[in-house]
Amino acid sequence: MACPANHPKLNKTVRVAVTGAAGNIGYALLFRLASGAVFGPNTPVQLQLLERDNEQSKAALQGVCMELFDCAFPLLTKVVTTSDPRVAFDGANAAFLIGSMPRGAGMDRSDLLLANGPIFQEQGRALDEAADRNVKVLVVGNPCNTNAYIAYHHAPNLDPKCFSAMMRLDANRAVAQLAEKTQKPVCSIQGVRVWGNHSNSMYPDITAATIAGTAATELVDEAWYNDYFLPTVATRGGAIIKARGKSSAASAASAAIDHMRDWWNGSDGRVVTMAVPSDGSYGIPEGIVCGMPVICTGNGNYEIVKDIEFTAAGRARLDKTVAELVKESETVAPLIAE
Ligand SMILES: NC(=O)c1ccc[n+]([C@@H]2O[C@H](COP(=O)([O-])OP(=O)(O)OC[C@H]3O[C@@H](n4cnc5c(N)ncnc54)[C@H](O)[C@@H]3O)[C@@H](O)[C@H]2O)c1
Ligand SMILES: O=C(O)C[C@H](O)C(=O)O
Repeated sequence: MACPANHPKLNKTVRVAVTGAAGNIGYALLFRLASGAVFGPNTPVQLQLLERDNEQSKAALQGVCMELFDCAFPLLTKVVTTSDPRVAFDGANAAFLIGSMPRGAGMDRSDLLLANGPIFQEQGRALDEAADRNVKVLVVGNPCNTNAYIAYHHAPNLDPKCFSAMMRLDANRAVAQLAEKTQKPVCSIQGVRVWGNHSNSMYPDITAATIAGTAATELVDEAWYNDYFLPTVATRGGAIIKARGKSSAASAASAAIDHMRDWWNGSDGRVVTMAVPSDGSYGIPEGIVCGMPVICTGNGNYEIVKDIEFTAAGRARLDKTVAELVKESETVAPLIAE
């Protein structure tokens, strides 16, 4: 890679905040951010890393920083470490909100609502105060949809469209299952969308998906879709926790890279899944942070794909997962009101 200092067409440095930077996902994410995987080979990156204010977390973060330093990344201009969200989000152009408690075996993600919710209250306020006005905030910490909902409610001076939650991992899991089943390359699969909540109720929808130009519904049968694909994608997070003893980290970081890269740069007309504040489309209550098909149009903008027709079964699945999101929003109402 050419030395950025000598690069004639270098873009402005992007300030990237990452919370929970010393955690498992943070460890799989930071090195890819610093190598240019999201913002490109011509964009220097300043990392602003937030960790908890205790000796163990600070020491772990220091170790991660030593490794970042040892990589001698040409694009990495500076690394800031802090336990103060306002410092972490100062002038941030992009923010990955990861720091929070993961679930363990036998738990649902919603069991984390009240434990993790206050983190996103505080961080929403800090983003409101300190971040760039066009910041792109990706909430990864679970339950991510409702945590994003909490965060943007505490950032009244930022557009709610600055906030999204991560369902790209679910979409990637769906694509991987289809590729395996049909023995076609991942890159030949388009139009998979995952609706609703990043929970077991999500609706991975292949009705508009194509595989090498053929409708996916012609290549896989309904029984496989209903009895294998749907439950496998929806419960994959739990299966990984059972196998690894810890929640997904490398695949989560990879999905976070995919999500932010497309949001920042545009998705070249491709439909991608992001959980975003609903604009009321499809009867999804306005403001709920819901997994939806979007097209990222560049410069950090996106448009929700409109005029999709649902099968009766698809509509029922969407209604179920949206009802769960509405219930979560009611559970966190006190955190919104504070
Ligand atoms: N949306 C998704 O698809 C998806 C996928 C995987 C994991 N997750 C979620 O991501 C979160 C992080 O997972 P992980 O495996 O990295 O967990 P981890 O326990 O390995 O790391 C979390 C890190 O966050 C830090 N932290 C906790 N509270 C913090 C706070 N208030 N401020 C700053 N840092 C804080 C911890 O010290 C720790 O280093 C979990 O909630 C997990 O459920 C989401
Ligand atoms: O399942 C979890 O709790 C972690 C993450 O949300 C995942 O889907 O892997």
